[in-house]
Amino acid sequence: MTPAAAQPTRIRIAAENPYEVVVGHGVLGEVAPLVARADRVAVLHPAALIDVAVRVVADLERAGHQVVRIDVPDAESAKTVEVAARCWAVLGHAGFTRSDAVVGVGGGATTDLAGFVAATWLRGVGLVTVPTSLLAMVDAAVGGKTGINTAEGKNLVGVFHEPLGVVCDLDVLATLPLTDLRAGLGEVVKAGFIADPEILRLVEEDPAAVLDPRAPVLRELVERSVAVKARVVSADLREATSVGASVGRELLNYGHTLGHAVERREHYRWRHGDAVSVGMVFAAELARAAGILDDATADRHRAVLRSLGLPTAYDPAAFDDLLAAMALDKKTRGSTLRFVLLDGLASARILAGPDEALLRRAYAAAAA
Ligand SMILES: NC(=O)c1ccc[n+]([C@@H]2O[C@H](COP(=O)([O-])OP(=O)(O)OC[C@H]3O[C@@H](n4cnc5c(N)ncnc54)[C@H](O)[C@@H]3O)[C@@H](O)[C@H]2O)c1
Ligand SMILES: O=C(O)C(=O)C[C@@H](O)[C@H](O)[C@H](O)COP(=O)(O)O
Ligand SMILES: [Zn+2]
Repeated sequence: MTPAAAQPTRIRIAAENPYEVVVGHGVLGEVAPLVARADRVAVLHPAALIDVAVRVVADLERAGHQVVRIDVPDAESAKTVEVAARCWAVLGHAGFTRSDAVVGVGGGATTDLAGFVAATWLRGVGLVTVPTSLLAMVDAAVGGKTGINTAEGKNLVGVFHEPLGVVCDLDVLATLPLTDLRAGLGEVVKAGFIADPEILRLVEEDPAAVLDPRAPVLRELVERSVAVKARVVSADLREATSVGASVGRELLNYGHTLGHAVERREHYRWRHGDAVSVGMVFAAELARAAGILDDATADRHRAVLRSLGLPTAYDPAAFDDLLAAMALDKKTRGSTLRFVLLDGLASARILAGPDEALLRRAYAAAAA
């Protein structure tokens, strides 16, 4: 799958306006051409990514754009309506029109915020995402889901807004803390279970190698995970085709029903990828308890996630709180909880309205 190391890989997303996810080394120069028609460009980034942002800004200025750099809070504290409002004020003050553009440089929290700001300013201006964490490269910056959190839960406010392009420069992963690289692998493993078992084989073959940002295998994992996301979102951009037990884009929500509830209970201090890891083990136990998933595939979840040092269980006493939070999951319909479960490797279905007793049993098994 990976061509010569120097060549970027281009993965196409078949949106209404198709776009590419570029994966490679030293590819930040691909940002400026994507916003060629904009006069003004806002570059949103947290302080931790100032070096990358400054390089993007310099390129944009060389290309003749008027650039506004917006320093946003780090991680989940960026995903608030107050921060979005501050960004809207900057865009308004700088006179951003519909032909102007927003560039998000950072992890998934930053690209979610940048996407939300781009989607809502004047009801939609151009967006380019420059993911700098593994998680954002393989998942958050791709596919057009944008959002912010509210007191009631995770990503409860947002819109679909496709980017003009996504630029993944693998060189920037050199500064990513190990804990965040590991969290990103949570979503990589998700892509393996839901659609591409070769990902699981690569991780299991050498878990230590995939925790090294310079390892060639990491590029293959990024490309494979982006390819999974590209296939799923290209078929169901707006998460509209899960009917009955069949699964459209909701497939990408594997492990997220419980995962988001954990994040909320932890006031967003847990890393998203860590919470998804716990959520996938719960989903595997739920599928096993419901009699639809074989023991080997269920057990494989805990084994592969543990081999990466990811958490696989959460507070055994938290079930009631988590159940309450899951009521506001976006897959819930009325009072019916819906879970994406596997009935085999790379084979999923929706389980709607499981008994509370079954959920409790699965939670206890996951926590054991
Ligand atoms: N929109 C989607 O489809 C989608 C998909 C998956 C996840 N998400 C969202 O993405 C977020 C999680 O993303 P994340 O794990 O990237 O978290 P994050 O954005 O909070 O980044 C994690 C930490 O890594 C730092 N960081 C990022 N890149 C760095 C680099 N190259 N060098 C040094 N530090 C760096 C950040 O500053 C932050 O402190 C969550 O809010 C989640 O809900 C969205
Ligand atoms: O792109 C999607 O669709 C996903 O569900 C990907 C998830 O990894 C991601 O965390 C997403 O933000 C969750 O979406 P939500 O609709 O449950 O908030
Ligand atoms: Zn996720």
